Amino acid sequence: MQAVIQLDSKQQPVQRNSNTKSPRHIEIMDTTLRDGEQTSGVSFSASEKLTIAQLLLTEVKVDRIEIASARVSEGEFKAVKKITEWASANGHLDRIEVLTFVDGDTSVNWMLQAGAKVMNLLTKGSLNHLTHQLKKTPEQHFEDIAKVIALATSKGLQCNVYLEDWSNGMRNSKEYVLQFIDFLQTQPIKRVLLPDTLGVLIPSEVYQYILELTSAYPNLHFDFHAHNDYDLGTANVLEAVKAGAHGLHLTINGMGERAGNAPLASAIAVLNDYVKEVKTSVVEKSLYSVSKLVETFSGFRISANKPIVGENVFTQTAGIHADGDKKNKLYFNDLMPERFGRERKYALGKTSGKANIENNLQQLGIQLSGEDLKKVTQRIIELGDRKEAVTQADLPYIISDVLDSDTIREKVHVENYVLTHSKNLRPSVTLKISIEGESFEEHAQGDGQYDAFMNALKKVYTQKGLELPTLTDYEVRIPPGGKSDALCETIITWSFSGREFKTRGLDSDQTVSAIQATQKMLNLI
Ligand SMILES: CC(=O)SCCNC(=O)CCNC(=O)[C@H](O)C(C)(C)COP(=O)(O)OP(=O)(O)OC[C@H]1O[C@@H](n2cnc3c(N)ncnc32)[C@H](O)[C@@H]1OP(=O)(O)O
Repeated sequence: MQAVIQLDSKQQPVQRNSNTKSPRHIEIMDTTLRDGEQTSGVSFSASEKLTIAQLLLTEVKVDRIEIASARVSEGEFKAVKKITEWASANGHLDRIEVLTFVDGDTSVNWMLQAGAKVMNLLTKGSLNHLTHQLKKTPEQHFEDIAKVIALATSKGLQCNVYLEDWSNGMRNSKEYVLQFIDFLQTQPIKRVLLPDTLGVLIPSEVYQYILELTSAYPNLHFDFHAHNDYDLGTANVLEAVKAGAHGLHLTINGMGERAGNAPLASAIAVLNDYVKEVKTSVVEKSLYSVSKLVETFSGFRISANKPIVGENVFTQTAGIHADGDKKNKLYFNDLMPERFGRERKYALGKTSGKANIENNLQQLGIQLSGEDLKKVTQRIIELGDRKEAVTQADLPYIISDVLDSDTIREKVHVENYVLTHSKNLRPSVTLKISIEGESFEEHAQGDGQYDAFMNALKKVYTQKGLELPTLTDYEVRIPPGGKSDALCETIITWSFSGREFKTRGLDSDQTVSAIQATQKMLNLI
C-alpha cells in the first residue's frame, strides 16, 4: 500500500513543542560594550557607547548590558559616567553592569565614582589560572573575594561573580570549581557567570557541565558566556539554555576578543524557533538596525553571509529557488526576513532564471511580455557572466537598453577596438568596424578615450564619403545606490539632417557604454 503524504499548501513555521507551561524567561545580558569592545582595533567613544546602550535597553530590550571593565582608562570612566547618568534618570541603573577585579577597594571606588551599581567581579574559575596568574591558593582567593563583596555590598552595590576560565576549570579542576560555588552560596551575590573564556567547549560538554551545576545548585542563578573560537558560540548557548542556564551573555555581530562571542541575533532566533519552553524579551525586529549601527560605530565589518544580519542572507540567487518560491514558497524556512525588519530579495546574475527576474520586476511594478522577458533574462545572464553585479535598480536601464537595441537593424558593427590611456600621452584607439559587410581599420588619438574613438570613426566615415551626426549632449548616469562596480548608462544626444535623437548604452565601463550608444546611432542614420 502506498503512503499518502499531505502537505499544507502554505507551509507554516513548525511548532516544535506543544508544552502548555508558561515559558521560562532567559535573561539576556549584552556585552558588546565590554567584551565586544575587546575586538582587536575597536574602541567606542563615550557618545557612541551611550547611543548603543540606549538602543539596547529601550528598543532591543535586552535585560542587562555590560558596558566596561573598571580601571581601564579615563575615557572609559567618562563613558560609564555618561551612561549611568542617563540610566539613573530613566530608571535603568540596575540593568547596567561593569566588570571589576579582585583588587581590594580599587574597583569598588571606581564603580562608585562612575555611578554604577552592578559589578561583575572577575575571579578565577580554574585552578590553572588561579595558581599561575594570581599565584594564590583557593582559600586566599575566596578570602579576597569575600572582602570585595562585603565592601561592595556595604556601599550599596550589587554583585555578580565571573568564574574566568570556568570551562577549563570544569574539565581539569572540577573539585576546585565546586568548592568555589559552595563558597559563593554563602555570599550575598545575585548571579554566577560561567564563561567559556577560551571558547573551547563543544555543545555536548556545555550541556553536561551546565546541567551538573543547575541540578546541584537549584537556588543559584547561572549565566553562560560563550566564545566563538570553534564557531560553536550559538550552538553552545542553545545547549546551555536547554540544560537550564538562566541567562546568556551575547554581543551584537558576535564582536569580542579573538573569534568573538556568541552573536545576539543568531542566539535569539534559534532560541525562539527551537526552545519553545523559554522566552526572551528581545525584539527581533530591532536586531538588524542595531547590527548596522554597531557596524558603523565600530568600523568592524560583518560578512554578507552572517546569519540574520548579513546583507545576503535573505537573498535567493538560484533561478530554481526563485521558481519554487513563486509557485509555493518552497524555499522559505522559519527565518522569515520580515521577523527581523528585512525583506527577501532575488539576486540578478548568471544564475538568474526567468522567475528570479519576474520577482524583481513585480517588486518594481513592471510587466513584460514573455518574449521581452526572455531577452532581458539573456542580457542579465551575459552581464553576470562578465562578473558584473546586477541589482534591481539596474533593471529599468537593462530593459530599456535591450528593447531599444531590438528595434534596430544592425548594418554597422563595431568589431574590435583597443583603447589606451597612459600618463603624459594622449589617449588613443585602434578601431575595426564593418559597414554593410565591408571592414575598415583606423587609428586615432583624442582628448579622452571616447574622443579618440570618435576621431577614428570620423576617419572611416570620411574615407567612405559618409557624414556623421554632431554630438550635442552626453549624459552619464548610474542607477540609484550604484556602487563602483555598478552599471553605467550613457545617453548621447545627436543632431543630424535637422533632427535630434538620443541613443543609449549600458555597461559597467563608461567608455564602453558610450561606444554602444554610438553604434546604435550609426545604425539609425
Ligand atoms: C573575561 C575577560 O574577558 S577578562 C577581561 C578583563 N578586562 C580587561 O583586561 C580590561 C583591559 N585591561 C586593562 O586595562 C588592564 O589590564 C588593567 C587596568 C585591568 C590592569 O592593568 P595593569 O595594572 O597594568 O596590569 P596588567 O594588565 O599588566 O596585568 C594584569 C594584572 O591583573 C592581575 N589579575 C588578573 N586577573 C585578575 C583578577 N581577576 N582580579 C585582580 N587582578 C587580576 C594579574 O595577575 C596582573 O597582576 P600583576 O601585575 O600583579 O601580575
